[in-house]
Amino acid sequence: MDQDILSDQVRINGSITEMTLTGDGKLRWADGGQRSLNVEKEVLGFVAEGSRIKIRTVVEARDQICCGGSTGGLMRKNYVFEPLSEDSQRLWCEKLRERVDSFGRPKRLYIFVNPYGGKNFASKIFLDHVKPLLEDANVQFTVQETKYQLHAKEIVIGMDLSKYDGIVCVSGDGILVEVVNGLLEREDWSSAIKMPLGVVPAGTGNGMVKSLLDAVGEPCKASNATLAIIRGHKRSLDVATILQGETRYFSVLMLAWGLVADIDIESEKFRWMGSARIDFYALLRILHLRQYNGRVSFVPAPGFENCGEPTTYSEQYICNPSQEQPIKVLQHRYQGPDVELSNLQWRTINGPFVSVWLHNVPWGSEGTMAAPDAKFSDGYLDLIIMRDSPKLGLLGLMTELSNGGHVKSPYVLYLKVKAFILEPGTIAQDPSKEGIIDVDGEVIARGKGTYQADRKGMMSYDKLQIMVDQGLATLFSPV
Ligand SMILES: Nc1ncnc2c1ncn2[C@@H]1O[C@H](COP(=O)(O)OP(=O)(O)OP(=O)(O)O)[C@@H](O)[C@H]1O
Repeated sequence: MDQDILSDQVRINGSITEMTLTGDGKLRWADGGQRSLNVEKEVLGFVAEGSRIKIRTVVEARDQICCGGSTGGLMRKNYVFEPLSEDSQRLWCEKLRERVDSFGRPKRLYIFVNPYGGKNFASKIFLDHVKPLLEDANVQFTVQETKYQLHAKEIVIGMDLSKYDGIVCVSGDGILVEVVNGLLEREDWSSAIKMPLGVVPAGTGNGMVKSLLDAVGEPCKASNATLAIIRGHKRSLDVATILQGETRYFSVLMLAWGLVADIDIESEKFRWMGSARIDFYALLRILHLRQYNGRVSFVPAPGFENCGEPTTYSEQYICNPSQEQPIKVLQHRYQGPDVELSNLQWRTINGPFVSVWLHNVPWGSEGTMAAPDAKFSDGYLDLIIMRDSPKLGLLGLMTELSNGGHVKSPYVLYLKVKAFILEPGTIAQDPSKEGIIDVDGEVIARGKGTYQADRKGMMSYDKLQIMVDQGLATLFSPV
């Protein structure tokens, strides 16, 4: 067993008792019974107040009587002890500081709060759940409310990253995606994208933070997400580059075309219904099911080589390189993974399709486990394809989305891909109309006759290519 780091007599509640900081990171003492704190897991910070030391912790609410603020299932709680001399107090502070510093926790954070994310509660979530924990942990922070769409991206492109140990988004997934795109548009993108990113759920779609917390059995709550950031563990995250001609967009969550995109985006018409709009519109869309003409091509991950029909990259590629426009804009920014796509083994599936869905992490939103086998940094995207299904079966599948059971349906093809090409076409039942391509909750392309077709997307409703860069970004993670 590790040797104790410090053991000394201290005063607690008027009684003298022995307190020990053990080599395996526990703070132990007797106070009407043996007490123990796991420094890494439970201690946020500490402060010397007069001759005392106050330890600020967060503990499971069930076994504590409140003497700090409650943060849902977790509770802030202070423990106070008094070393018996100034030397002893100095030594306790020094050893506790060394211990806490050894965890590599962030000390300075830049925090985006989107006041209009989700149900407009982000500012309150920040004040009630995030700020108190950061203060307990002695983390310095700069808060910036986002004032308009792409504000976060704009700030990230110009900010001095050396001043911060992480960027936090108190928002939905939308701000996180803006931050990733901002980092990758910087000239110093290769170091910038290493900046650890955190998300505190405060939007409509909180798929990334749900995926992080669910992976360790924790609830998708602001306090759990904030703690994960404070504790400073990190994990890497695959980033997908979506490419059409000269236009690039970087995605960390998902791409949807067909049924899922239509439900997500077109249901906006029924916003007045609140959260029921999704179920209502899903039902409507299934009753009047659309199939889309088109073709998908992909490079399958090992184990999925038999899906689709073999094809060559040259048959699928977006532009004939000789006709391609020279790339003149943003040459200095990240261009996507450096892979020779023509050397890979491509496969193709022809439509019509009900739905095509690519997912980087398991959860698309707090209630949708789109891709149960998706991994944060396996270097692959999970592809979920539905070509046809009886309507009754589809209704059943919709209810299975909450537990990922839909991927077991015989009507669903579920595989992992390294690269992907989408050739979106018209609606089979009405060839005068096309569809919507939704990336990370943002419409990147709208075809003819779609909802709000007059709004210009960043890409046209045409062939696009997606490649994955393994573990390019870094997230604060609970483990
Ligand atoms: N002040 C603002 N006014 C309008 N839009 C904003 C503002 N700040 C940020 N946005 C935009 O809001 C969008 C949604 O952001 P966010 O990530 O918080 O939530 P979401 O769950 O993705 O979406 P939702 O708005 O449906 O909750 C982003 O695309 C962002 O650009």
